[in-house]
Amino acid sequence: MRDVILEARDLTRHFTLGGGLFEPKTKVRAVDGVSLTVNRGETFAIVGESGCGKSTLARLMMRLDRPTSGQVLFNGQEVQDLARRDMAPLRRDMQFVFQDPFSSLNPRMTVGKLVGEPLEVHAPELDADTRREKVAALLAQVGLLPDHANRYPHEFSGGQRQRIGIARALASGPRLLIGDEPVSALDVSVQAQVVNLLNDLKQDLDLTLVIIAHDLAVIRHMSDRIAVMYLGQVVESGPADQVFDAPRHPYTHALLSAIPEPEPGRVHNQLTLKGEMPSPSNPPAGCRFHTRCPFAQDNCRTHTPLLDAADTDHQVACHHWKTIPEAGKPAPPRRRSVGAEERFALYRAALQTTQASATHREETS
Ligand SMILES: Nc1ncnc2c1ncn2[C@@H]1O[C@H](COP(=O)(O)OP(=O)(O)OP(=O)(O)O)[C@@H](O)[C@H]1O
Repeated sequence: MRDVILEARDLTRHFTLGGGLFEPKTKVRAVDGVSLTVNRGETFAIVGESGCGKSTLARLMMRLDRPTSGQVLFNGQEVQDLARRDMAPLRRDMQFVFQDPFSSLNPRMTVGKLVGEPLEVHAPELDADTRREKVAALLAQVGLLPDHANRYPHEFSGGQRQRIGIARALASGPRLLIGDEPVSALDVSVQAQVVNLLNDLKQDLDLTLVIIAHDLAVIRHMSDRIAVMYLGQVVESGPADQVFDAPRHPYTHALLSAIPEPEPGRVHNQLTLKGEMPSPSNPPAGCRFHTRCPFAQDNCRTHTPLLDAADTDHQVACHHWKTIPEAGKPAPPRRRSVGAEERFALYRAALQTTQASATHREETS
């Protein structure tokens, strides 16, 4: 039986914009009926293009925002209705790692103060010496030196700042870390180091990780299970191996085929999506993906596909995933099983290729 640590049940968050004198009200359906479960001890990745609702979902799960409807359960307990005084254990057990280590750290505080601050809140009984020792231990855990406690954030590189942010998140002794694009603001080689640090911390501290990323290359070598989001909804979810090796939703195919192949000489079929993601304030009827789907048929324009309930492990919300013609279906990139030493090299190679092709696109556009 699964040991579920975090669960979202039919979660929605709609933002209302406008409504002024000459401005009609619009409803942005940022998160629209998302259900998912995160098992204790796993790395669960939420992926999708910018604007699909990943950050809103993360904020709802952290109880940093309230849902329009639906529930979030942490260790089986509903978090929305917690009174302020009952929030302390939740704040201790669930911590956030921010995308941007440059703006998430107060520049006027030393690293020692930044990492020690959560200890003051969550372990006020500690005396100053014990707190200092704990800060030094936390810094060591993320690969920093005890001396770093006396310096200020601006004296560090981006990767080191993200390590400080992670040490700060670990200070309260959390069981679950939610990282919202935790490496996307970092240089390519540094990204791999921080990904590896998160993997190691997960093992050493028995953590559960929820990683939010727009880039599948980032989570390819670290996630146990994946949910793919499109326009506020989960369109596919399942064990990472199954989603990577046998994707079912055409959108997942497209995301996967955009990952550069790190093995020299290997190419895979591309599924390039037409157009942009529609606005979440006016999502298409039927399947929300039909306007960009090369395999869309008539019923896709009128009937909303539900996540396939028959297969609870690997679910897909697509009317036609079983019958998409093989000839038209892009072959998913083959994922080799890699050892720990190889993981870093392959990951770095994939990201460098991504960066090189992005630079090439910029130069040629
Ligand atoms: N406070 C808000 N008020 C109005 N609209 C919002 C608000 N927060 C998010 N949105 C809208 O909700 C949609 C989902 O945004 P969200 O930031 O959750 O997406 P995302 O997938 O995390 O994107 P990104 O990777 O760019 O952060 C977007 O259209 C966004 O503009």
